[in-house]
Amino acid sequence: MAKRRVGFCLSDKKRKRMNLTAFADLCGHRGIEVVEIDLCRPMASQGPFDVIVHKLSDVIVEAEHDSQSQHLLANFQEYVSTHPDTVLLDPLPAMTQLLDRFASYRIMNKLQNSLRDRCVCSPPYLEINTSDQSAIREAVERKQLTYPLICKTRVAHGSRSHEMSLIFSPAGLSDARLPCVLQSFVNHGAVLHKVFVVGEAHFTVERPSLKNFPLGPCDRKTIFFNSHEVSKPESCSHLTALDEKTPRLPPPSEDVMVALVRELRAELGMALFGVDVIVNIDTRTLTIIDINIFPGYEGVPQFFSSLLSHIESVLEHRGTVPPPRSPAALPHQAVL
Ligand SMILES: Nc1ncnc2c1ncn2[C@@H]1O[C@H](COP(=O)(O)OP(=O)(O)OP(=O)(O)O)[C@@H](O)[C@H]1O
Ligand SMILES: O=P(O)(O)O[C@H]1[C@H](O)[C@H](O)[C@H](OP(=O)(O)O)[C@@H](OP(=O)(O)O)[C@@H]1O
Ligand SMILES: [Mg+2]
Repeated sequence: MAKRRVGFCLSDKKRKRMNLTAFADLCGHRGIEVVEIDLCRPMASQGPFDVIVHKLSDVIVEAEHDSQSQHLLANFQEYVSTHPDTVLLDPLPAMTQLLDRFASYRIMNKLQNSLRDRCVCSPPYLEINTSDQSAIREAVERKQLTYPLICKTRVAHGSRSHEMSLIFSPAGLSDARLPCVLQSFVNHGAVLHKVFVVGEAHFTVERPSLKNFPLGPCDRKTIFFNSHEVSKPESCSHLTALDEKTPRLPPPSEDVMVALVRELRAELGMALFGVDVIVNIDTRTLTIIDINIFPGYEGVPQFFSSLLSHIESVLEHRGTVPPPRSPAALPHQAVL
């Protein structure tokens, strides 16, 4: 059998962190050649590719305002459109939508309807495009968001996207930088459950997380933080410290996680994604707070073998599996 060729298109940071060289060695033993794609050169001369694994978030976000990134993205899109037999992991439209928290939060909101009987929810949230403080306050009331609120940038990728804030009162709403989402903060005992999905497999890893805060508005200054100070394996800050009295909650039930991942796979039409889940300490409801494209899979030793299995499955079933659904039109969320 001719060698199957799998192209990878990753940022330098991600390629190094993933140790693509080691993955290429593993694939080599299974007759699969891993090729690092150089977007600065015509892709056609680097192909052909049976599968392309990519995370073009940097390029997509920068293409909004940078001509060089627009050229790189056009090079990629040109190849993809003229090589329909090449399987993308994952489809570009599906990944692009998750770079916008307005889109990903509509998906989380929609998901809770299909998983309502599973006690899965996502916190009430608002898309904020206006600096009109009275309109924002009114919308917080109308959509029944509860303080503290967590404020996250609309753009869900890149260093700026992890700059967040905790807002404790209506007076703090003026600290929200537009465009952003405001999401009700849910007390969850400073434990985050990161679910990493690779094709039909998923793995759950526990991570540090924001500590509990008194619910309801209070006269406290807005707290600004970076999510990577809070929920990386080594994160340890005054924001994640748990007091000893806080009882440790049981982990989410596996069959609920299986149902959640199944729904998300169908909704996203993706194979490589992460979903961040917390358990509400009061209601014990499993609460979805974030979806990530092609995350780091840190703490998942099975990542390489699962990725290789998925690629082999894709190669075996190529042409037989219906193309993934393109992002469905989502109910429009009240945008301020
Ligand atoms: N609604 C919420 N209620 C309670 N804690 C939250 C909520 N949303 C986020 N957090 C806390 O903030 C952290 C970062 O939130 P989120 O995952 O949305 O940010 P991110 O920058 O997209 O993270 P990632 O590293 O996954 O890309 C979470 O890990 C969790 O500790
Ligand atoms: O700890 P994880 O795997 O969640 O860290 C991810 C993080 O969730 C985001 O997905 C990052 O992507 P960006 O938001 O695009 O920065 C990942 O960075 P990457 O360079 O690995 O893609 C983190 O690994
Ligand atoms: Mg997250």
